[in-house]
Amino acid sequence: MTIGYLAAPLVGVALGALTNAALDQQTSLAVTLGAVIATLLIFELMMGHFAHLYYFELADLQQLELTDEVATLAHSNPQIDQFDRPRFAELLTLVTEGLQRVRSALEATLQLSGLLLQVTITTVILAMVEPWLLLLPLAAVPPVLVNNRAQKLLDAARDESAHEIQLSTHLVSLATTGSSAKEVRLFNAQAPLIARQRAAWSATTARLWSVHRRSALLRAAGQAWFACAYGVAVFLVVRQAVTGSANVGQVVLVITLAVQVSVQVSGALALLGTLQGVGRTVSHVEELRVAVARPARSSSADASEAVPATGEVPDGATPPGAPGAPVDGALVTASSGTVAAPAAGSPGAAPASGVPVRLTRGIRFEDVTFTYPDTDRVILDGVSLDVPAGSTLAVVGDNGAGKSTLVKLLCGLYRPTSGRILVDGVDLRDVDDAEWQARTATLFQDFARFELTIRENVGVGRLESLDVDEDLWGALDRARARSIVEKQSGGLDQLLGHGYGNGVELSGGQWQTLGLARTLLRRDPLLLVLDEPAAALDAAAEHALFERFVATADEAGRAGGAITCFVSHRFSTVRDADQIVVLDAGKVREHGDHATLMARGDLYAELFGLQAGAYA
Ligand SMILES: Nc1ncnc2c1ncn2[C@@H]1O[C@H](COP(=O)(O)OP(=O)(O)OP(=O)(O)O)[C@@H](O)[C@H]1O
Repeated sequence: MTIGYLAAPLVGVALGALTNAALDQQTSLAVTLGAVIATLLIFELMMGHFAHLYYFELADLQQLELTDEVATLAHSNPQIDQFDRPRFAELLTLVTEGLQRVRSALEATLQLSGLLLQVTITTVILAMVEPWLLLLPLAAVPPVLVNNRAQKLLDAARDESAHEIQLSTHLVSLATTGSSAKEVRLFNAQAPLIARQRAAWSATTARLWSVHRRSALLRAAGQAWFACAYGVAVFLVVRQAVTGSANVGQVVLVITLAVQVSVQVSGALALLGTLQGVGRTVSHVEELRVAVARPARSSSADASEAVPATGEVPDGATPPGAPGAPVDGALVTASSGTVAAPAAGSPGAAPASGVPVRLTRGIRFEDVTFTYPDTDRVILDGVSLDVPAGSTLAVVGDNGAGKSTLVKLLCGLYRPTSGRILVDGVDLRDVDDAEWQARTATLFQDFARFELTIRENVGVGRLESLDVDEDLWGALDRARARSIVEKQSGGLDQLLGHGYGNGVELSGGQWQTLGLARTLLRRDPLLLVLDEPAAALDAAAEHALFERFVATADEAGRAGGAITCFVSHRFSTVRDADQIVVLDAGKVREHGDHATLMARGDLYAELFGLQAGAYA
């Protein structure tokens, strides 16, 4: 690069000397200088090409690094509340959009350094002809300032457009992806979708166009100023030539080099603009870093303090020996061989992470209230519950009653706004989130469809088992998903989904069954959650799925005192649960087992009667 950049000003010097040699009729010198100029120009071009190889390599490394960082930042917190904050989503859009620009950061930095070197050499050569020409690069200061201003205008406009860019991207994905194709086609929604996308995009481009125009005017004014300074420089040297103190070669030299300074300055300005754009993206990444940075856990409660040494059983906890109570020290290895309580000094003793080896008392909600970030609607309102170790909990209630929210809090994906959730007497806030989440096995209503291989789809449940076929088949058997896999020509390595490549598409229920296998791959869970499986299943399939889940949950309950939580609209599914909680607008309306709730004759009994009637 350095050779390439030095070649340009040397060409100016050689041209000046060539002119003088030609005028003095020194043919052989002129020919030699011509050859030197040709060599220098070849060098300049060649070196640029070689430099590109390295720019490409560096840009790749740079982009990989940043993409990794953004993906890591998006999931750096155990909680997921940042995804509910509009600014976070906006930042992710801006950063993703800016990643392509960051590719050019190193190239721009190196090129800018090369140009600065070139400007310095050129200025020194010019000053040797006319000392006043030392000031020529200074004339570039106003264009740099104006350029800076123009770039700021552009950046602000891009930031303001983030919302429309998000909308537009969402609409493009609605109009072009298979998952929404059915409804788009049947509701004949393609034209309105495209019109909406066009409107969102036009709003962005209209704003950006007017700002681009203003910044182009500013940049042109800066360049015009520099052109004037360049005119003055040429005038100074021509005047010297007229008065006889400069020769023709020097005039040629100055004109060549002054043109180069002009090109160098405009090149440097463009590179500065690029770097400012990159800087903007980097500052967005920095904002993301700050957004996800959390204060360290407030206190690391000594969990052993919270567990009564006397073996006293707190309210609501299942006494030892009661149905569902853990078998002390038991290491239950079921035929499937996957559920086993890890060995520990004393059963249930919590290590430093605050997560007990096995649950002995259970989970307790103490006056839990919850409001989603940046909203003011109370979703859970003063929920108090005792869920003994080894028991099953069913949560029922109307749409929007807060059932899934309660489950998300239980998994540590959100923190209660007030109140506490205690796991064996330890506040979930004081428990190591990652450790707790590693001991939860969940199948959510909106489970993920990983368009990867079946192996990866299931293996995500326990990464250590990703390459252990025996473990994967075990989980698939427990989820009764073996036949889904055996039908595929690629077996465990069959690619799923139509997102890319030549994957096969599954039915909603089949995707869910694989999701269940993923859940059942987990070992030693303390909390098993099945959230609203009915979405993709008929009543019989839901019941079967419930039974498969219960079988694993029973093993986990016996082995580690695990708690199983079901969320369902189907009352027939939940009637066998040890405890049923009826949520009504975020409050616990009633709770107890099926018989108790039926005897009360309140909402549960009414809804159960309605559903039973409908099925009859
Ligand atoms: N990420 C979120 N940000 C803001 N509000 C949310 C969020 N998720 C859910 N809500 C709101 O919280 C309320 C309760 O939602 P939740 O999903 O817990 O209900 P649910 O009882 O599981 O309903 P359903 O039976 O329909 O699944 C809803 O009114 C919903 O609008």
